[in-house]
Amino acid sequence: MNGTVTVEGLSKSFPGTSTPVLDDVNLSVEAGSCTALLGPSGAGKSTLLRAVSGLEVPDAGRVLVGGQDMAGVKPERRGMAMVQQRPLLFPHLNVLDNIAFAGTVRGVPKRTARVDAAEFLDLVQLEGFGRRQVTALSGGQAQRVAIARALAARPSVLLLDEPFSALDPELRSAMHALLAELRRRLNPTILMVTHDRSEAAVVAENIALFSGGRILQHSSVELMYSRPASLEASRLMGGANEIPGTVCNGSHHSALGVLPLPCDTAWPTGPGILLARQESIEVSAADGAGLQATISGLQGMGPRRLVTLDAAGVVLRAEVPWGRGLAVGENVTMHIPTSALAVVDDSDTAHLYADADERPSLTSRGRAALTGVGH
Ligand SMILES: Nc1ncnc2c1ncn2[C@@H]1O[C@H](COP(=O)(O)OP(=O)(O)OP(=O)(O)O)[C@@H](O)[C@H]1O
Repeated sequence: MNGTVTVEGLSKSFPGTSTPVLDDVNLSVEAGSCTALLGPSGAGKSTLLRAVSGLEVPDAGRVLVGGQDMAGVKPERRGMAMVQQRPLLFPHLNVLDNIAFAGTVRGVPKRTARVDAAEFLDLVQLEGFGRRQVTALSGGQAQRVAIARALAARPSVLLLDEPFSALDPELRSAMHALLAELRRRLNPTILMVTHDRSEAAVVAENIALFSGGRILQHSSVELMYSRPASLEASRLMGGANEIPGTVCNGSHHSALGVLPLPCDTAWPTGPGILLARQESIEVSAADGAGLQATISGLQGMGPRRLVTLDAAGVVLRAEVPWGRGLAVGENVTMHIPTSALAVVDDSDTAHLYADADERPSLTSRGRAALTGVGH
């Protein structure tokens, strides 16, 4: 079966939930692609995955695989396999028979299913583990067995529900590499639920960003970071800099000054919030050229530091590598590459600010500049 997955107008409510868990969700993913379903807890990601798999019946809408409507098609007949956060292996079967189960359940003779299972065991780099009891596996090994069992069912669509979230960082990296290898060899369509933006960026080429039962944005990982469609999408992707102002002739005008915007987009004229990815902002010794700022805060973040800067009353954050010593109170020069900039509409953001005056990126000096009111 062709593994294109299309979700049309999917809605789902549960008894006792005041708002729909899925609210008219539309999504289309190409065969062989990997899409991360990303978003906060309770946004409806797992419910969508379960509805696609057939484990949950939607109230409205439909799921198509390879153009075929899956309504009424049992989960085991959809050409899909699912791996959950916990491996859910059969405790009474050894590793090999757990994997062979995918074949025997389809009527493949046990002997043939075991030969096949051994190949999948090799594929997930667990050769020699076939006779082991599943209760004697580490978390990472058990999850690899669960993936092998899912793949042994020859699914055209692989559904992964936070499959690596219980693993330590090294093991997670190893599993990401394994998934990339499995994709090269078997090329299933993958939908993977994750909370983790970094994991989504490593594993998937596309992200469907969820909030409140809806998809806010579905685009490539790169566009999700560089061109969020809304302030909410920017925040969910970890964007830390929001500067109110106005767009005019392809530039953004604010307390920071006039900053040219990427010229590959026709930015609409009018009020707009400038977004500047914190990872792209460079901070160097004050040299009089470029944007001048004063460091107002420093915070360690493992291999990088989060620098809080005050530039003409605008609070900005930059993530910079360790290197030259930086100190609170120091005057520095900031460089914001044009490619790190984007603008989102100002009009749909009221609900995101508790108070219209509480723009997080403005100091009282910046607010005064914006509103023309002295403080
Ligand atoms: N069977 C159910 N009965 C009632 N409510 C449910 C049921 N399944 C899910 N929900 C509710 O639906 C909402 C969405 O749940 P879902 O598991 O899809 O979210 P999620 O985005 O995957 O969250 P998480 O990342 O925490 O797993 C939650 O509020 C959850 O409590």
